[in-house]
Amino acid sequence: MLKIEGVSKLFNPGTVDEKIALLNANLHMKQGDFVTVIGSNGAGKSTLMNIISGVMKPDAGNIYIEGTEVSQLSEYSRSKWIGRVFQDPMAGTAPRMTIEENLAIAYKRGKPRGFSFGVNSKNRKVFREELSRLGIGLENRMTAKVGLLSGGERQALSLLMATFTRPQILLLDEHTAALDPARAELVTTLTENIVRELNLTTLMVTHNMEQAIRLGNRLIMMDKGKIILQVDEAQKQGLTVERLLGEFERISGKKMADDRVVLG
Ligand SMILES: Nc1ncnc2c1ncn2[C@@H]1O[C@H](COP(=O)(O)OP(=O)(O)OP(=O)(O)O)[C@@H](O)[C@H]1O
Repeated sequence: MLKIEGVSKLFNPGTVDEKIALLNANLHMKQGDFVTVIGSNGAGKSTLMNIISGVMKPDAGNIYIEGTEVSQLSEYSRSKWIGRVFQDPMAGTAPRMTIEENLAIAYKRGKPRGFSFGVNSKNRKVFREELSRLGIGLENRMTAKVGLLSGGERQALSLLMATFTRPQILLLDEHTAALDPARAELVTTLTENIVRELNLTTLMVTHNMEQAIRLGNRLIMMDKGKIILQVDEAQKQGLTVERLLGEFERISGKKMADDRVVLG
């Protein structure tokens, strides 16, 4: 489904500011795989997401989505396959527009340029049905401005918008990190439900070690641009935060330096 082969990305090559963001990264994901991504500061987690979504092009290596090599395709061209939710609840939605107007924009994503969109009685019905799947009453507030929603409600809406056009791949970039624990838990549960219902191939960056172990069927650990450990479904059973941090130390020869790490 998603194949990353020998992908590298260097910033400011040949200068004193040279940074290896990704070094020969390899990752194969099957349809429906849910991989959590952990790692130290500057390990390359966001770069990996950016390279998959097309925000950045790799310097070397290939990315295949369902057999199509996409590494040189634009972010726009890949958007039919990929939905993404960011850490900042402000990032995925337009605050001055209403919930239904935001959904109308999401609805257009991946459709040909010039495809007409807007809010009409037909798509309003679809929007209401989709919103009610979240189970938090947003279907009764469709004309409310998104800027008035809580952070958790906005992230729930971002999640719905990211998956509205049924992408194959969902990228979650610390999407619960800015929320208080109760709202983070709500968005986590919604995420698990949507991923399962739509059988999405999902990559989730998190600084929460307990969450990284609990969610998904696989886990990868990154350091200095490399994927240093891949934990499969069987190995993930019975894994503990202590063992995970121990593995990091054993492989990288240092303690995990992550100023945002949450142990559980
Ligand atoms: N646009 C950029 N220009 C120069 N260097 C960059 C750029 N983006 C990332 N880097 C560098 O590439 C490396 C990987 O960064 P990246 O943001 O992918 O790490 P990360 O694992 O997401 O880190 P964190 O958990 O701290 O957010 C870091 O050394 C970072 O400073």
